[in-house]
Amino acid sequence: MAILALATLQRQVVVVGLLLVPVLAVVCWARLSPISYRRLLADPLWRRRTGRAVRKQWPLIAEACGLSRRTPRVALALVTPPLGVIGPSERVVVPTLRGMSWAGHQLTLRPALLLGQTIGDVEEATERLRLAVAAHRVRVAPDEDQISCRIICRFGDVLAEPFATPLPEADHLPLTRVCLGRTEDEQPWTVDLRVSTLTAGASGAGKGSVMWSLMVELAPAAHAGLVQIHGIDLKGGMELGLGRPLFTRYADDPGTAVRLLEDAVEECERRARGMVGVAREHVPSVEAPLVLVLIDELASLVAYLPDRDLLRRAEVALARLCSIGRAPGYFVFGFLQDPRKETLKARHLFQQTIALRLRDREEVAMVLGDGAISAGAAAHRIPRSTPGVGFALDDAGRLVRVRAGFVDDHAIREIAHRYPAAAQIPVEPLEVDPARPPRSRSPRSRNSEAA
Ligand SMILES: Nc1ncnc2c1ncn2[C@@H]1O[C@H](COP(=O)(O)OP(=O)(O)OP(=O)(O)O)[C@@H](O)[C@H]1O
Repeated sequence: MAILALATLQRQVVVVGLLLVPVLAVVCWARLSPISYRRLLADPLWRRRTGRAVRKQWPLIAEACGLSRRTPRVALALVTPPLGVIGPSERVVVPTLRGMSWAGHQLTLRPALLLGQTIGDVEEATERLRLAVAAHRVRVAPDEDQISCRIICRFGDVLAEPFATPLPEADHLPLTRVCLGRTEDEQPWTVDLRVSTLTAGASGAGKGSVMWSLMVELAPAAHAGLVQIHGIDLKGGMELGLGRPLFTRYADDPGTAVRLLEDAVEECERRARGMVGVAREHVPSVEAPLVLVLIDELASLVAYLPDRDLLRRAEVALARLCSIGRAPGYFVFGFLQDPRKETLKARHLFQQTIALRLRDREEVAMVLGDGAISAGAAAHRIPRSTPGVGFALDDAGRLVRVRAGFVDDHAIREIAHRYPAAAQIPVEPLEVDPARPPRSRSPRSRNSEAA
């Protein structure tokens, strides 16, 4: 009897042991190597479960999100399978799911649009779809043919954690594109250097990280003399002052800033004249470097200056530089908090724009264009807790969610020490007649401009 009980106990121990070993192995794996555990086991299982649920629930999701239609039975031959019978003469039809694929934490759905349905209809349902599938973000991307679209659902936020911009080696000399951080697709975020670029973001949105990531990337080329960075900081140099040696020319008061801009226009025009009949596109060299005019808080220069003459001259020079600078290799990189037209009349002259956290939908449309929010670029919903996150619109009209790398004060000092600009050219301040008081903008003229 006792032997029998012992044998039973032994068998039970073996069974429990056999069950426990894999569980313990998985727990140990998850603890000892969480990255491989997630990549090889947890994430594939989660993708499988989520994908199945979305596929199974798709008809209900599409219906609840407003993508269905009630159709007379007679039209059924034209449309996709019915969701249910409403009455003797009507049925609900939804777009069929033609395909579904995963890339990391991104699920792409390919719906077959119903007859008469547009890509815009699907875009309008973006926010409802996001909540229905519990995704962090959903965007609708038209296919190349512009007659079908993909619904791209992203689960989790790969840009939630901040990261530092790496300091470059001396032989890192980018002259066409610069890397400012990472994209949502976990790719390097690069922007075109040869396009005037506007970055807008509310206070604390992280404009500094876009600006300094750009400076860090360009520092070796500025040191080698292939690029000149002309800096304007009318906050008294509070932002750019820390990296002063990186700038070939620098201004932190209105008179000097306007002179710097006008000098740049003059040089740009001279270079353009020299190129006539020789070349259509400028190739940067030490003799004729690419010139980047970097302006922090652009509004201080073109909207808030109390001296009306200076303000008008700044506006004219900025517009001129943005419009003629491309071929001769002169570009403006401007940063500002308030993107309204009253603040920046030349807004449309910036072909590449970046929207960090903004205050409302109107501001998003001003920076990224009217269709940006329905395409998923809700910059006004970026939380305060993720400075440096934003949406970038390149000159080809592509919108991408990005995060700029962070550059701390120590890194700025280090880069300024390692790669000072090849030359430092002082700017002659404008001669302001002390007898003439600055002409302030009258309330009347302000009103007429705003109108
Ligand atoms: N990419 C980033 N990653 C992590 N933290 C960041 C990033 N960018 C900025 N921060 C932090 O967010 C805060 C605000 O950033 P920043 O000063 O660049 O904002 P801003 O848009 O320039 O604001 P303002 O217009 O008021 O100067 C800073 O304390 C900075 O440490």
